[in-house]
Amino acid sequence: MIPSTPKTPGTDRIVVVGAALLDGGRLLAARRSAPADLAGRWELPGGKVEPGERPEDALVRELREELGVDAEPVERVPGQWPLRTPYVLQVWTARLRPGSPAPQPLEDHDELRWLTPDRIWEVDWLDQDVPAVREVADAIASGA
Ligand SMILES: Nc1nc2c([nH]c(=O)n2[C@H]2C[C@H](O)[C@@H](COP(=O)(O)OP(=O)(O)OP(=O)(O)O)O2)c(=O)[nH]1
Repeated sequence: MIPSTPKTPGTDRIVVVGAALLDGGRLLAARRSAPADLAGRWELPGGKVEPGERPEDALVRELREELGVDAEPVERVPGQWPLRTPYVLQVWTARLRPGSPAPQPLEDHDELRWLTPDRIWEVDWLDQDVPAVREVADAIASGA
């Protein structure tokens, strides 16, 4: 039997993957419809990585479930941002595969918007997403 690893309180974290879905230099922002404390605020679509799942696979799965698209991760945006304990946000740039349906707000969102770089700050991002979106904006500016 494998001895169980002692757990240090506060070290368990669950990764939430967020997609910086890019198309023609525009970034997709999604407005949450639930839960009440997040509803109306904008985020990067995505969700929780399941046990044993690779973050990139979680990203593709979540984008299919939430937006109905066929997407592929491109690269990790450097950094990791704390959300409500025990969640941390990791972000990948992503793109639609050829032939993918256009994104639709199927689950968790009630509006989607493609933002040109000059409009990225026109939506009310979740407070905890702002540092991540700043990194994404830098990545777009440097040619992502
Ligand atoms: N997807 C996503 N979730 C975020 C962001 N910022 C942020 O605080 N969150 C929070 C909201 C939720 O508490 C958690 C992710 O939950 P979720 O509801 O999107 O994930 P999920 O689809 O796997 O959820 P579930 O209903 O299966 O539990 O992280 C973000 O930019 N994208």
